[in-house]
Amino acid sequence: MAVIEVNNINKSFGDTQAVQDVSFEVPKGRIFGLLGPNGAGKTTAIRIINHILIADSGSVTINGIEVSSETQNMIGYMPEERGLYKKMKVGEQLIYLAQLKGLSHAQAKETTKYWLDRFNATDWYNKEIGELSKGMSQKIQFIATIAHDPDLYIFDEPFSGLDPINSEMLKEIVIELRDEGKTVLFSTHRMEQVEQMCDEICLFNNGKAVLKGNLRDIKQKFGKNTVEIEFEGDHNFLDKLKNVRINNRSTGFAEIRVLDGQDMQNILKTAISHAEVYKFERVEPSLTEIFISTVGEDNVNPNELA
Ligand SMILES: Nc1ncnc2c1ncn2[C@@H]1O[C@H](COP(=O)(O)OP(=O)(O)OP(=O)(O)O)[C@@H](O)[C@H]1O
Repeated sequence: MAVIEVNNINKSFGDTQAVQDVSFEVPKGRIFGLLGPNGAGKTTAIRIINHILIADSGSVTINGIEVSSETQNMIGYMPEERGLYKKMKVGEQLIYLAQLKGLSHAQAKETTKYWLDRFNATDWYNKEIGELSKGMSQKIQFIATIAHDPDLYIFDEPFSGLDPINSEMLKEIVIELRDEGKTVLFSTHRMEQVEQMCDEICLFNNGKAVLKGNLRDIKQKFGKNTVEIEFEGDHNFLDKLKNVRINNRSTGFAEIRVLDGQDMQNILKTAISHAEVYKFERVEPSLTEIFISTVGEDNVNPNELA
């Protein structure tokens, strides 16, 4: 049985249909990524799973139980809007929140100290939350979510506001939780985080689940129709290529999706005639490419997909 089962849920706010007939399953012991641009419906779906919002129709179960205040206690949930008491001290607050989740004072203190240490934040124990930067208070919120050691975690945009070092630290901890057998669902619009972490994904666009399943299977299904090229010299040849789509493009690098009728050898010939090519490799498409192929270029604001 899947840990979370979402069956044909719908949710509207006035004329906006935020979630439309969405279904997906989150298997036990996996990291599941809810992915999609701003406004795609991820937070609405997460709030329904956490019983903060009620779906207009459809159903959601956690470990086979229809969502309710009872299932809320099974989840370590980090909402998008972070809610910590600004005047309270970090240590005091983490201990208080862990006790609310059922830990004894001694257990709460022990786990608080352990996690502050893991996040290199032991010195913050006596600081007020209001004194912390956005990224720092985000880490405290994360600790508050995981400290009572539930089996299921739901994080809404956990990486927003974190610098690369702290993102990496968080990523390692999420993977560690999965390796301990916990189930993790998180939302993001950052494709590379999903590529690096997720076992399963569900892609949202305009309130609909447009692609879902095991990430490896999805990538294999899309085939190795993509070329990664590294070169030195004039990059203008990239604009001359026909029947391709260039997704990631930076100085001396491009990811080129080969569309119907284009031959990879032609791309290589064109590249060599304009630049010094160091690497030309056929690869599986990136998630950005998969997303664009699935929803169509017209439906994507590239600035919303990192
Ligand atoms: N309480 C609300 N009242 C009215 N409209 C809402 C409400 N919550 C969400 N919406 C609308 O529903 C749609 C989906 O929003 P949602 O927050 O679920 O998207 P999201 O994928 O989480 O986006 P983001 O990545 O920006 O957080 C948007 O059009 C949003 O404006």
